[in-house]
Amino acid sequence: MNHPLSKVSGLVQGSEDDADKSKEVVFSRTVTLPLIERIPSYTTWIFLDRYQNSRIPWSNCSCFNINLSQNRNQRMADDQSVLGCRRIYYDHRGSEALICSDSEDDLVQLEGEKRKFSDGEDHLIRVAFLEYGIGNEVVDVLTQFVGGSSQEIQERCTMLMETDQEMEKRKKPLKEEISRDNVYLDQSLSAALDSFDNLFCRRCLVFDCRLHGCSQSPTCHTEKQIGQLVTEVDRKPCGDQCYLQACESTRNSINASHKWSNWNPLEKDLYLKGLQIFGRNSCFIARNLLPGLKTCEEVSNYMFGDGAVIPCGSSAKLNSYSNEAGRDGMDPMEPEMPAKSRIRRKRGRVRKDKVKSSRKYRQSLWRMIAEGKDIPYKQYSPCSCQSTCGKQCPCLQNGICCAQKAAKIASEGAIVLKVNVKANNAPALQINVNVIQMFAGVVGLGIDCGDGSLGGPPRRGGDSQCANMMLLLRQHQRILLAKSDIVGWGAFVKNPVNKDDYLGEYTGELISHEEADRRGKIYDRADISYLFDLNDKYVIDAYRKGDKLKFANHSANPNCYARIMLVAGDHRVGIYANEQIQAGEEIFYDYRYGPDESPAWALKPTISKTDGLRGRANKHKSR
Ligand SMILES: C[S@@+](CC[C@H](N)C(=O)[O-])C[C@H]1O[C@@H](n2cnc3c(N)ncnc32)[C@H](O)[C@@H]1O
Repeated sequence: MNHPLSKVSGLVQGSEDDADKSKEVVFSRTVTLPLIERIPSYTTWIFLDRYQNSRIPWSNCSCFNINLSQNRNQRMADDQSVLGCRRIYYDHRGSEALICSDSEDDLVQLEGEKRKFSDGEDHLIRVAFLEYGIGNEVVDVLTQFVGGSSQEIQERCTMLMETDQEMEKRKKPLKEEISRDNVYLDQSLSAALDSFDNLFCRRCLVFDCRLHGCSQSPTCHTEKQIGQLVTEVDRKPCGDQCYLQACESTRNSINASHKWSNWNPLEKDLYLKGLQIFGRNSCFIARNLLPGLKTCEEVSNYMFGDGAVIPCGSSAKLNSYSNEAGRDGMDPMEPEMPAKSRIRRKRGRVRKDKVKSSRKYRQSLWRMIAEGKDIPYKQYSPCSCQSTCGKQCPCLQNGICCAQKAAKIASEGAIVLKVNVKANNAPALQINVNVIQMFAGVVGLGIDCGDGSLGGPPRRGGDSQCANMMLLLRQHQRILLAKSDIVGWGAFVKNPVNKDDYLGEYTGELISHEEADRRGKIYDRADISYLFDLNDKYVIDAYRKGDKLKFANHSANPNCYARIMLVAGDHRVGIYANEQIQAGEEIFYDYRYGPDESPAWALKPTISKTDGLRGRANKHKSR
């Protein structure tokens, strides 16, 4: 008996001898099982059809903290049984615990880091505490949703409550002046739009956007543009109450200060908003922004009285707009940080050597050499130009032609059709201009949509369509996933494709460079990385979430190439064919590692087992 598997036993059949019947006969045959190569180890991943902003660092993520789940960790921290926080991760390859920080210095720095709260998180904390009070359970729930320790949440809440009380005290005298009948009129426009401002994504037009997060800076319009807007001439009266009906002399005799005092803060703000949108057109302003609140005549009187000369600064919102205008180039995804935390960040950047070493295995197109210059892709931030972008426009200066160019396309008529809101539905106003700009940008109303790709093809797809539209509309090729001919898993095209055809998008979690450095240390040890440098602010990490194209392998002689495109203001990575590719061929592109950042395998030519250089294994049957 050579092998237990080759032993077959049974009873002898058809024997006359009863004794023989009970005899066990043993047949023996050797079966050699073919040696099958182990399929590559594989982790599950979540499919994403576009990348997703991930603000939660692994260090706050319970699944990577083998110490304890976050909640338990919190409680232990609370009862002082855990001192400090040592970041320990689970290495799926070696099944061993790794300390993420390579040096004690790192640990000290991480421990010293203070949790930063975004406006949206503050909002959540405020609402929770106002509705449910400060109980341990509430704190626990908040730590799950917001992150951070319970102590941090409690501290933040106390701080928020104190600030709110302070604000309330300052507001009081003004509040007493105005009517209490209408909760909306009681507030300024900015206060009425508070949650809208915080939670609505102006790019994706959804609440609670997972890509851009909350607290985005609104697209702003500068004060000086108000004066340039349309004046009212040659118009017909809009109704009985139209100011055009009133005689000139009556209008001039109006006591402007009396009228001004009858305008409450929300009405004033709505008026100013109307001025921004329609110019000095009291008919439009009254009909669209102040229906039921002010007649056209009243608006006109106000306009020709004090209202017209009141600077935007009278409105907190508009004031903030003008401030925003000075923030061009800043990231709208990132809430304005207190000066303190910025300093802390800068200090973090001083540690360049370390950062570099942990970036060595990242695919990095963002530092792509375009026309001999080392130009990093800059995170896009919509400009504040109202009509066309002039020479000073930061978008043009950064080589980005933004959707703001389409602003003028949003003609008054179009806006009038769309804006028909009541005062208590004021949020709609805020989005109106942005929506139309977005729409104009998306449908490409005769404007250059500026795909923002640096240094090369393809700017246009078939039918003269902008290449970035393929990403926007997700017109990708069918991609198959199968064992690569080179290493691990690979991505393959199902159907033949032509040169410069768009294959699909490299998606994943959108993380900061700092977070990528932390994760990169772990990936580098395993020598497998799904990090893709997107721009000066963000890195895509496809390790846990992504598209099948995350499995495309590297080759110095590739049949595809990756290109960073600007799509509706976001950088996205498209993979395109470098040449004609046959159905079932594996996809390779150049990861473009920097000269001193390449892993050893990237320096060698990629030799396919079946097809020589680069690898051309057919995978027709694979899925
Ligand atoms: C984005 S993943 C590609 C998918 C990977 N093959 C898998 O099985 O998950 C990138 C990693 O694949 C490996 N890789 C990609 N191209 C390679 C090549 N030409 N030679 C060796 N390893 C390669 C490296 O470990 C790299 O960090």
